[in-house]
Amino acid sequence: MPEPRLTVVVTRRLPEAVETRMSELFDVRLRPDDTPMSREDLAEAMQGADVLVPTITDMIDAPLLAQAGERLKLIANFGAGVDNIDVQTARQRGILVSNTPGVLTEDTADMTMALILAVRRRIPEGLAVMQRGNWEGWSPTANLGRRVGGQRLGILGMGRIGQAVARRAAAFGMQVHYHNRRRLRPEIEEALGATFWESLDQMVARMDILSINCPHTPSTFHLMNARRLKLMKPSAVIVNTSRGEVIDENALTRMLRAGELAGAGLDVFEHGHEINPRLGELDNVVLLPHMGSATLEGRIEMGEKVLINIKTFADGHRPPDLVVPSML
Ligand SMILES: O=C(O)C(=O)[C@@H](O)[C@H](O)[C@H](O)CO
Repeated sequence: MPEPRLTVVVTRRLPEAVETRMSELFDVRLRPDDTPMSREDLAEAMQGADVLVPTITDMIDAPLLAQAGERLKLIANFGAGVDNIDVQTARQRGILVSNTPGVLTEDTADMTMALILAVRRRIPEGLAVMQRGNWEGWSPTANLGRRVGGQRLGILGMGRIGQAVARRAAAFGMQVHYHNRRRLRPEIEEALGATFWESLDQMVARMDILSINCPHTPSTFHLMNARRLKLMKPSAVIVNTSRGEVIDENALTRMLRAGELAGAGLDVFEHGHEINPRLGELDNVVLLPHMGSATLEGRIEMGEKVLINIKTFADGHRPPDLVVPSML
């Protein structure tokens, strides 16, 4: 008697190739369209599923986990960051959690560099002039940005993505500095040409560009609070392709409006897609709709990682990308 296929509930529409492959292997429940699930939908889904595949738009917290059905044994997150899941509570309820690290590293690092260049070289302002159709031709002093080569880049969070940013920044001739929970091994630090700062305050105060590349955890919430933002040089810019909750967005907005910072490039926001409207009014602020890993290749590879995590679990083994609370 063949094993009954696992019931896998996917909360958002994924790249077609991924959905097709998943449907060949499991009893997959897909959304009729790509609208996010409501809390009620999620609670219902977690009743009948063996495996749930959520994304960043699904908050899988303790009250929701408390309502989960007996069958739910794996939450295979479509994403590297798992701050949308209460991993500790899930594990206490015997529910494993996996994620999709690595496959989005280079794409997210590319977007980090794109934001640094967009802010420093004022690309959106140039785009706006051309889109308005009122370019009056070249001028020696128009649209002057600031050079990135030779600038001090401070990377907050030197995991996979932080290191990928460091490699790119070095190629752009930037001086690479970093702060991290743990210092990198000397040979890696040397290979990246990166300078470690024990004190985040001291690093923040000396950088020309600060890039946020650490995960959002209880200990990194508002790591860039109002006091620490005030330490930054007025000529400095901040970019964020990790999680908005790492920065006190209201404090940042106040400083940008007061001209106490030279600019910001934000792909993520403190309150999901509810963004402080005052941010969008500023020319020196580049805002993107969480596109860090938004490449077809990257999203298909994220889907393939979800598949492998579920398949390995279905075969009775530990998913390769298992998230354990101590990692967070
Ligand atoms: O992986 C992450 O942590 C991300 O932020 C993005 O790459 C994902 O697209 C998003 O999380 C989807 O769940």
